[in-house]
Amino acid sequence: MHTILEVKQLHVHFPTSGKVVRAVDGVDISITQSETLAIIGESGSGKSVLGLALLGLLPANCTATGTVRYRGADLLRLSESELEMIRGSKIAWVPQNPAGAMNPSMTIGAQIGEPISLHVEKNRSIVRKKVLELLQFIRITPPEERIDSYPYSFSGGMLQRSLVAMGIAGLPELLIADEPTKGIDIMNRQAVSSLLRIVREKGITLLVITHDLSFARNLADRIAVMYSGRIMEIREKKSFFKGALHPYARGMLRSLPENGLHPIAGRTRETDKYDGGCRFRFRCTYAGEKCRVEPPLIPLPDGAAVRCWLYD
Ligand SMILES: Nc1ncnc2c1ncn2[C@@H]1O[C@H](COP(=O)(O)OP(=O)(O)OP(=O)(O)O)[C@@H](O)[C@H]1O
Ligand code: NI
Repeated sequence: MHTILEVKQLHVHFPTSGKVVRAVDGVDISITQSETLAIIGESGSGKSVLGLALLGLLPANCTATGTVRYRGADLLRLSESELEMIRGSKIAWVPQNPAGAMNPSMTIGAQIGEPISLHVEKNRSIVRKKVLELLQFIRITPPEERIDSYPYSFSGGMLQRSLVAMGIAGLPELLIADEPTKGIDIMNRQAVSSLLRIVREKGITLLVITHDLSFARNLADRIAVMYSGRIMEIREKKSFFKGALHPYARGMLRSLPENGLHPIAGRTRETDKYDGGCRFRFRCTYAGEKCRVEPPLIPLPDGAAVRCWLYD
């Protein structure tokens, strides 16, 4: 199995008035071909910003350092036109917020067809045929009637599935989906979940950013837990759900309904107040003197790792 994308010491900071938001603050992560990696973590932990960095879509008001290596190139250092060659065709994106992500004045068919005509096939009737197949694939039927509809006539779940279709239309190697189950009902969540499972069976590598632990459990091979701009734990899915190691990750599992809905006490400190110690220690029941120094990501067997002195 080989690594298709490798992130090293990625920092993405937003200098705002009076402080610096350290959205991503030293992330190292590798994505292996054909795997499904889920990034979980609370709101504001830097998941979406990390996803955007992997697509070279970071906003202009940030400073980014480190490397994001893909096929010998560093995505942080490519020109916009070089990035456009990769985006959609090699690395595609299913954005958060389906309603806002679609163009309201373009038909669904035209929007799903765009990555195909850009990256796969120019012939218009072949593109249309491929769009019809994709609509069938995402169970928006009958495709012939739906292809020329506008987004307003679609439900949230249908829009979300259409975004997945747009993401895979250009036949990417890696698909990054940001909160693909947010704001949709359980039926649609299951539909998105089985859709992504079929996408994975096509050999597409998946990076799923999610709050939804049961969705991650359903779909992922590996779980990476982010907290305050850092990866705290990265494990095989099965061993993670059998017993998370990092106190924050354990807290996340305890806060699930099936484990009694115990919330994690306290709240995240603002990242500009970072003092060099473990970022979770203010909320951690195990915190001691040693935690004034931040632990490294400590490697464990089988490619797992945890950032906590308990496992040193
Ligand atoms: N364009 C921006 N300008 C300034 N700060 C930003 C910008 N984008 C993100 N941030 C900040 O970076 C931090 C990480 O944001 P990010 O969206 O990555 O979190 P997240 O883990 O995806 O959260 P959520 O689960 O709510 O989507 C937040 O503090 C956010 O306010
Ligand atoms: Ni996000």
